[in-house]
Amino acid sequence: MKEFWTSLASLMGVFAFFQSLLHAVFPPELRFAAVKLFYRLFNYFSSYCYFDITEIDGVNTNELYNAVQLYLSSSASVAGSRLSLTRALNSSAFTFGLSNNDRLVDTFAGATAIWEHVVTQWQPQSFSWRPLPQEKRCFTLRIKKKDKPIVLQPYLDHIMATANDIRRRNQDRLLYTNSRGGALDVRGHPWESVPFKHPSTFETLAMEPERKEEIMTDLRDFADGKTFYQKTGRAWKRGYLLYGPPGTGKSSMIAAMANYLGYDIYDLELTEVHTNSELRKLLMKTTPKSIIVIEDIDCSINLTNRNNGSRKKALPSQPTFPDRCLELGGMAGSDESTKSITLSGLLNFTDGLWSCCGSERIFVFTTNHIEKLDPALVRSGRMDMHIFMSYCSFPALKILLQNYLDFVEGDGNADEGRLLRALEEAVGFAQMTPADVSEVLIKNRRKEKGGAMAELLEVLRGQAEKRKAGGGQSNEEVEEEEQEKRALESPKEGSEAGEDCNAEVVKD
Ligand SMILES: Nc1ncnc2c1ncn2[C@@H]1O[C@H](COP(=O)(O)OP(=O)(O)OP(=O)(O)O)[C@@H](O)[C@H]1O
Ligand SMILES: [Mg+2]
Repeated sequence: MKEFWTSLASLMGVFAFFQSLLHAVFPPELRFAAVKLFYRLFNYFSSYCYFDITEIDGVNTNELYNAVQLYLSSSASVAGSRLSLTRALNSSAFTFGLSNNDRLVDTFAGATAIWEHVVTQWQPQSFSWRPLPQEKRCFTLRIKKKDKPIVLQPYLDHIMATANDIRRRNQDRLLYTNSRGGALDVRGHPWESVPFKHPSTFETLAMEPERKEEIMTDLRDFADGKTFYQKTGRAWKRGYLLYGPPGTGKSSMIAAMANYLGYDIYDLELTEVHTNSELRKLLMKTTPKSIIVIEDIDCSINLTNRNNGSRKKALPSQPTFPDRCLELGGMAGSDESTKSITLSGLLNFTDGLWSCCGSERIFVFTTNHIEKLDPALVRSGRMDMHIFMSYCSFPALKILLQNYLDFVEGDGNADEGRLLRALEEAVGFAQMTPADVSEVLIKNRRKEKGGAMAELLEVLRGQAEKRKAGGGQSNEEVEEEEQEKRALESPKEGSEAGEDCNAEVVKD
């Protein structure tokens, strides 16, 4: 054994001697040319081709590197190797990866791919504001030359798709907000994100089971519809308009949609966006598999009025085709539209060419007053599905009873059965929102089921009586209450939002 180490040491010594001799005798240009020639000869005779996937591409992070790292972590053969363990920010799972300078064999479509993770020390040559890593990492992929034309592209696509899938499974949902308007942060992102932990699901959502099923099927069809959208030449996106009185579950429905599909949410605060180009920038920085939400669209901004100015300027002698004109107004880039956000800007955002950058995106608008929206925004085809969220119905009530009291129809005693029938009669007349019903149930959740149901029955009957006597809240009262609520939620914008809410929709 000792002899082996002695001969190895002397061999390395000889190698080092020849290397330094080479360095001393030959100029660097010649050495470089010799190495290049050697590689050419090697490549010519080798039956393999090699691809380096570096961690940093120039000064940007190479997406493919991260994807390969994730992909290899899911590979079955990784189990035998030495593994590195990571847990990403906001992630609830651990991922395994190849350790430095380790290798792994993968197979795809009958071809063998050999991956090596190469890490070398590195001093960045160029100046960068961002601190750059001191190590240069890269994955080297080795595949047979004959496999390259058929296998390489599909293999890389497969890696990207698998990595995205793993990322979504591991990562908790993210909720993005544009609280800085369209301004970019140091990394060039206009969105800020926090982990999205809303517990609302379609199981807990109180609404008629058939309608729920219809929406879930629609969402599933959309998510699985890549080939359909490609075949039909449509942009892979879908729009939902949720409307109904406050407290009927519009926001809860959005959370349920995100949790059902595993999508992130971009909560677009329109009042923070100042120009159409800012809006476009925001859209460009959203990721696929996400839901872009504009809540209370009628109150966010007075789109119709703003747009009218630009429309007149851009198209003075056009015939009146309202929708078309609105879009052209924005596209023409008139003074008004470049300075402020317009309805045309918003329509281009959801519907125009820009809406297709990226794919698999859902747009959701919510409003309490569908009648106040500009017809261009609600015309058929613009928003694919209009969903009315109504007052608490009996099927919805049963879901709330199950959520809050663990009461299941048919499982209770005779008294509870009678109470349920009485609740069925009262709930239709009472016109209470699921939010109000939930409040009553939360207050009484410590009581035994029968007691809590009796309390709810009393409240429902009281509300029904009020309505019968004409003492129920009129629409104006509901609206007043709603405006007060909004003013409390955002004192600074309260008055402005209120004005917009009351503004008459200006039509041609
Ligand atoms: N359909 C529903 N199913 C289950 N819970 C609901 C439903 N509607 C309302 N709630 C309860 O009431 C609360 C308020 O509901 P949510 O914020 O979803 O209403 P909204 O329609 O978005 O109201 P707003 O128009 O004021 O924004 C939720 O936290 C939820 O607990
Ligand atoms: Mg809401």
